[in-house]
Amino acid sequence: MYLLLDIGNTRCKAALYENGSLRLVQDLATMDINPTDIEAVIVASVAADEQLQVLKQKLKLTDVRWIQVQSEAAAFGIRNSYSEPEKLGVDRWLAMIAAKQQLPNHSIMVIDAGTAVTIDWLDPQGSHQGGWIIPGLAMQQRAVVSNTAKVLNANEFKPVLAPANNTATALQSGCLAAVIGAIQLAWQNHPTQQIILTGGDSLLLASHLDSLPIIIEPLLVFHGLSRYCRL
Ligand SMILES: Nc1ncnc2c1ncn2[C@@H]1O[C@H](COP(=O)(O)OP(=O)(O)OP(=O)(O)O)[C@@H](O)[C@H]1O
Ligand SMILES: CC(C)(CO)[C@@H](O)C(=O)NCCC(=O)O
Ligand SMILES: [K+]
Repeated sequence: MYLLLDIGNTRCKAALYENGSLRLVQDLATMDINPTDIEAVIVASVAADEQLQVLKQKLKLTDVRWIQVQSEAAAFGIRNSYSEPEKLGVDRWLAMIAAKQQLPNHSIMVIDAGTAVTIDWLDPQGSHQGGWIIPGLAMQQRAVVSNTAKVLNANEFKPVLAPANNTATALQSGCLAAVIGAIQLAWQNHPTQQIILTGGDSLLLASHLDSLPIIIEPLLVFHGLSRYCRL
C-alpha cells in the first residue's frame, strides 16, 4: 500500500493507494495504519520545503521511503509547455496526467479550484498549451478585507451574484463572479472538448457554470500521484 500526500498552501490531503484503488484519508493525524504496511510515501507539495520535513517527523514515518514528485518536461503522455518544466506546480502537472488518462485524445481544460485557481489547457495529443493562475475564492475575499478599512466579511458564505446591498454579500458575490468570469473567458477564448474540475470550490463553481461540459473529479491530483507508485 502507498500513502499519497497532496500538500497544498492551505491544507494537506492524504489518500491510500492499493491494488489500483484510491481511498481518501479523512484525518491524517489519527490515521490508523502500520508503517510497515506502507511501501512508500509519494508526495506532491507546492508548499514551502520546511513543511515536508515537519510532516515527516509528525507522521512518524521516517523509516518509510519518501518519494517527492516533481513536474517533468514529459511523462505519461503529457508534454509540459514551461521553458523551465520543474517550475510548473506539481499539483497542476499531476492533475493533467490524471485528466489525460481519464479522457485520452480529448482537448481538456483542467481546473483546480483551491487556494489559487489554476486553469491548464491540454490538446488531444497531451501537449500542455499553457495555463493561468488566479487568486482563489477565499484568498480574493481575504485580500480585499485586509487591504481596506471598512470592507468586512461575514462568517456565513452566501454569494448571490445579483447586485448586493450589504458589504459581505457584495464582497462574496464579486469574488465568485471574478472566478466564474475567468473560467467563462477561458472557455470562450480557448474552448476544449471537456473541462475537468477539482479542488475545494469545485461544486460551488460548477453550479454556476451549467452551460459548460464539466466533469468534477475530486481525486484528480491523487489519480496523478498514483501513476508514480512503483517507479
Ligand atoms: N475545510 C476547508 N478548508 C479550507 N478550504 C475549504 C474547506 N472546504 C472548502 N474549502 C474551499 O476550498 C478552497 C480551497 O480548496 P482546496 O481544498 O482544493 O485547496 P487547499 O488544499 O485549501 O489549498 P491548495 O490549493 O493549496 O491545495 C477554499 O477557497 C475554500 O473556499
Ligand atoms: C499555483 C499553485 C499555488 C496552485 O496550487 C501551485 O501550482 C504552484 O505553486 N505553482 C508554482 C508556479 C507555477 O505553476 O507556475
Ligand atoms: K490544490
